[in-house]
Amino acid sequence: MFSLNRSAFLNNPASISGSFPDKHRRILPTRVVVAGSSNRDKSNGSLLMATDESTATLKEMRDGYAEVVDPKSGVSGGVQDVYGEDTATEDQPVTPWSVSVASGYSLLRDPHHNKGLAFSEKERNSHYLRGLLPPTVISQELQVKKMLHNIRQYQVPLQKYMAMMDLQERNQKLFYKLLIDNVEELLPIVYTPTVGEACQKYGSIYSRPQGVFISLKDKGKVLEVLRNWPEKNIQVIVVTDGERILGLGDLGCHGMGIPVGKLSLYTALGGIRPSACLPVTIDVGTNNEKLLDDEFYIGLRQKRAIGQEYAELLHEFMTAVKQNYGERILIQFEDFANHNAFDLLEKYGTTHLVFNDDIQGTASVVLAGLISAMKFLGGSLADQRFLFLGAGEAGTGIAELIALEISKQTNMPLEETRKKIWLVDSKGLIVSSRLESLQHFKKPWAHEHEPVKELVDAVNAIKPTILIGTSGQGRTFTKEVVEAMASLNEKPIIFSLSNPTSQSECTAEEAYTWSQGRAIFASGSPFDPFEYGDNVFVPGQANNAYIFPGLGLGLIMSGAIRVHDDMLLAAGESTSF
Ligand SMILES: O=C([O-])CC(=O)C(=O)O
Ligand SMILES: [Mg+2]
Repeated sequence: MFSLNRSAFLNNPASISGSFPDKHRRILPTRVVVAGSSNRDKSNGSLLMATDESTATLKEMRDGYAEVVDPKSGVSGGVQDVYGEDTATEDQPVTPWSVSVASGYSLLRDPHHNKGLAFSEKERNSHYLRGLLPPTVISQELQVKKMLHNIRQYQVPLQKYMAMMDLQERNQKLFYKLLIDNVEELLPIVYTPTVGEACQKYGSIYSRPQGVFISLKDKGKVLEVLRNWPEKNIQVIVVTDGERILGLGDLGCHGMGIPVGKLSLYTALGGIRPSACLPVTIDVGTNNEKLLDDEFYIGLRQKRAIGQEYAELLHEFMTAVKQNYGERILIQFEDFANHNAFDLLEKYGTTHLVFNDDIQGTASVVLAGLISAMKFLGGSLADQRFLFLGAGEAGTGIAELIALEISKQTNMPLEETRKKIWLVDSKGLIVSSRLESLQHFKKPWAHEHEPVKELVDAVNAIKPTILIGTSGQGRTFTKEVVEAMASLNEKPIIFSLSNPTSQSECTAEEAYTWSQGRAIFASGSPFDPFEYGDNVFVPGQANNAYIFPGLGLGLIMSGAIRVHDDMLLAAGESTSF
């Protein structure tokens, strides 16, 4: 049962785009019936919006046409195109906004409200479901049991992922119940590592669109695109341009799996309503030749737009988001390439409620891990020497937050605390002689030292107590590197953070074996517990999933309009144990 709210669309002139030719009228109004006083309306009472008195009451709808009931006499007869309204003519623009209440067949196909076999007898009666479901009524508990059983039958993680996505599109309540009750088992499916594989194969496994796609083709129309999304009260957007998906590189439009996965955790771990979450992928092309040649690729087939063209689309998006959802909408930047990630954060950090998950969320969770590790190690962060492999978003973001925390703990100036932290990039140790040629976000880390090319030599030269991998390059913490850490430290702290598992700098097994069980290890993607000698080591997971759902919830609940470093420090400190 549906109602057409005239004032809603009359108040929304921006979306009026012209009159609908007859052929469209036949199709579009099938979602709409003007609210009336039939029994059906009463059963759905509170959700229906009263319409203007002068609007004829319609009680039946067939193929876009509805039977007219005169509101005064109650006499029915004739049909009226519900878009026609009493004053509309062919030349008058109409906008098909509606407040709708799903029932019957369409309710079973509405993932937000569908409960499948868990619809009670009463619900089946009042929502016109009788006969559309088999007679049995089962509990949600039993539905969870069945889904879990089915998912466990699949040997291949990608099949489990597809089953989960299918469920999310079919029965959202059950999807979240299943995920929340079995988060340890299912997080590696809807999130890293499996979501990485899903993005790589997104075109082949694509069946239904998820989230909002904004491409270069939509330039000048981004606000309209956002208004096409059915939910209006959005509180959080996760947006990517797909250029650096996990450690897998440029996956273009196939990056959509990431905002979808991240937002499912906003709900499952942060408790944000699913309808308040909007996944967005901005498609400016891809430089991934394999994808450009892939017949199943779902994005624009062109090289990435850069410079002004890129900046303009992003700016239109950022402006439209605020215009449409207000000052308090939270925007999480996700998996942008370094050059854009830092620029976007700087540009919009002072005008929007934004944070970059890869720079700031990851920094916060690693801070939590390091504060916790100090309990095993003794001493404080200020006593440590840090070496990073990888000087991109995560590397420099973590480095900066550690420097801030040490500065906060010791009152040392930030310039001094930064000197405890060294970074290695693809050209070797970042040192002052390289200053001129460094990208701006690397410059604060160019300390006095002679050049060092190889990681293992940097380990031996800097003698770090903590080694952190943020390189996006798998198996770069070689046996030699881990052994060097183990020879320098009684308890070497080794975090290999790159995702998914294939890109991890070393495995848990390697870290424990090569350090003879002495490493304090954490990774970005999960590793199973590992038996070594008489001990079972349970690797820590330092993934920003431990931060962003709670941080986002805090930002939303507090009504914050900007994200500040203190918030990230507080998130890291409170996540430590
Ligand atoms: O998504 C994850 O698992 C963590 C993350 O942000 C990344 O690796 O880019
Ligand atoms: Mg990320």
